[in-house]
Amino acid sequence: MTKRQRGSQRSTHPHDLDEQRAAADQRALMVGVLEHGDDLGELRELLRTAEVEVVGQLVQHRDEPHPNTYLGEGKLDELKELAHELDATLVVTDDELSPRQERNLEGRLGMPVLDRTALILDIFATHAHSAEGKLQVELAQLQYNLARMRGLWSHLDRLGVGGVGTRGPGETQIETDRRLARDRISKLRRRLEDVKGTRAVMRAERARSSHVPNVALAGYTNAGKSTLLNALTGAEVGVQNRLFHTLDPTTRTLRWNGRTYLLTDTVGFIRKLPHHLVEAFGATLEETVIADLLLHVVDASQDDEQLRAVMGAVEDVLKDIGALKDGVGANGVAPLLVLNKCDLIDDARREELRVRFPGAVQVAAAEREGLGTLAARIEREFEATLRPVELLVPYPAGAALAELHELAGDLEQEHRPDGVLVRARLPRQLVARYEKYRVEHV
Ligand SMILES: Nc1nc2c(ncn2[C@@H]2O[C@H](COP(=O)(O)OP(=O)(O)OP(=O)(O)O)[C@@H](O)[C@H]2O)c(=O)[nH]1
Ligand SMILES: [Mg+2]
Repeated sequence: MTKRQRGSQRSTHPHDLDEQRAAADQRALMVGVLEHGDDLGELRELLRTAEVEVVGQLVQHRDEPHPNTYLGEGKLDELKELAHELDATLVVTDDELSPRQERNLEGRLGMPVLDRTALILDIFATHAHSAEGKLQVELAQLQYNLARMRGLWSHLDRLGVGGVGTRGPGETQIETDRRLARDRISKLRRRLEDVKGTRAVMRAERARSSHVPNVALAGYTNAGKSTLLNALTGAEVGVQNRLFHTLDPTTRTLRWNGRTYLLTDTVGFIRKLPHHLVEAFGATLEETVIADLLLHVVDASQDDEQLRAVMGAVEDVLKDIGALKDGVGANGVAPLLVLNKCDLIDDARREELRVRFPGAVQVAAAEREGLGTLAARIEREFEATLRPVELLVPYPAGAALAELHELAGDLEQEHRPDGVLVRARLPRQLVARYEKYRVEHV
C-alpha cells in the first residue's frame, strides 16, 4: 500500500529522486530454475536489500536452465499468467541470464527482466562509498553491460544485418556505445592498477616496519564479520541485516595478552558471485590473500544444507582468488572456522556442531560471547611463528626496549648493571634484528 502511495507522488518529485524511487515502486516476481531442496530465500534477501517489493515466485525444477528462454515452454506461459495475475512490474531471475535468454524472456513476457547479477551489481553500486569501491563497481557494471551489447551485436551479425556498408543508425549507435564502454573500461582498469600499486607499496612498508600478524575476516555476506571486528577491536564498522553492507576493507588492531594483531574486515561472498565483481574487486580481495591467518566466519544458525552451501561458496571464491590452496591459506595455515550467531541455537545443536567442526570456535559476536576463546585461538595460531629469545638491552638503547614491548607484548625483564635482561618470544622474522643483544649464557 505504501509503495503504491509513494508511486502516486512520483510526479511531484524532481527527476533524480524519481529515479531513486523507481526500485521501491517495482513489484517483483521471482523466478528460479532450482535443484530439489533449494529455494529462493536468498534472492528474496537480495531484493529486500535492494528495497524491491516481492509479490510472488515461480520455481521450475530442471537440471539446467533452458538455453534460450531460461524456463521451459510450459513454465513460461505459467509465468506470464502469474505476472499478470499479481500485477508484477518486473521479473527477477535467480541466475545470470545470457543476453539471448534475457532478450527472449523480455520479449515473451512484455516486461523488464532483471537477473541475479544485475541485482547484485545494483546493490554493490548503492553500497560503494570509497573512491576505489565506486571504480570497482563501475568496472564490473560496464563489463556486464558490454557483454550484453556484444551479444546483441553478434545476434545482428548472424542475421546478416551487420555487414560493412549495411549498417543503419541503430547498429552504429551500438558500436559507438561499445567503443565508449571499452575506453572507459581501460581507463578504470588503469586507475585501479594505480590504486593497487599504491596499496602494495603501503603494504610492504607496513610489513617492514611492524611485523604485526595480519588476520583477515572472510565469509558469506551477513555472517557477522563486521560485528565480530567491532566486538574484538572496538571498531565501529557499520552493521546491517542487509547483504553486502561492507564493501570497503577496514583494518583495526586487536590487543590480546599484550600482543597486537591487525584484523581486516572485507566484502562478503555469495553463491554465484558475479565473475566481473570478483575480478573488479581483486585488489580488495587480495587483502584476504596476504593475511597470515584467515578467519572463516559462518552464520551457525543455518541448517546443515545451508551451511554446506555457504561454506562451499566461500571456499570457492577463496580458491578463485588464490587465498586458499589444498585447504590452506597463503601462509600455509588452514583457515580458522568461526561459528557465529551461536546465541540463536540451542545446546544440542552446539554440541552437534562441535562434533562436526572440531577445530571451530563457537561465538556470538553480537552478544560478545566466546571472544576470549577466539582471541586465545588466534594467539595459539601464531605460537609456532614465535621464537623464545634472551636479550641484554643496554640502558642507552631504551628505544629498542620500547619497540620490544610493541612486538612481544608482556616482557619478562630483569635490571642488570649493564642493561635490561629481557626474556621474550619474538616473531621469528624479527629475531635477526636483535641479534646484537642476544645472550647465549646467562
Ligand atoms: N543473533 C545474532 N546476530 C548477529 C550476530 N552477529 C551478527 N549478527 C547480525 O547479523 C547481521 C549481519 O551482521 P554484519 O556484521 O553486518 O555481517 P557482515 O558479515 O559484515 O555482512 P556484510 O558486510 O553484508 O557482508 C546484523 O543484523 C547483525 O546484528 C550474533 O552473534 N548473533
Ligand atoms: Mg560487513
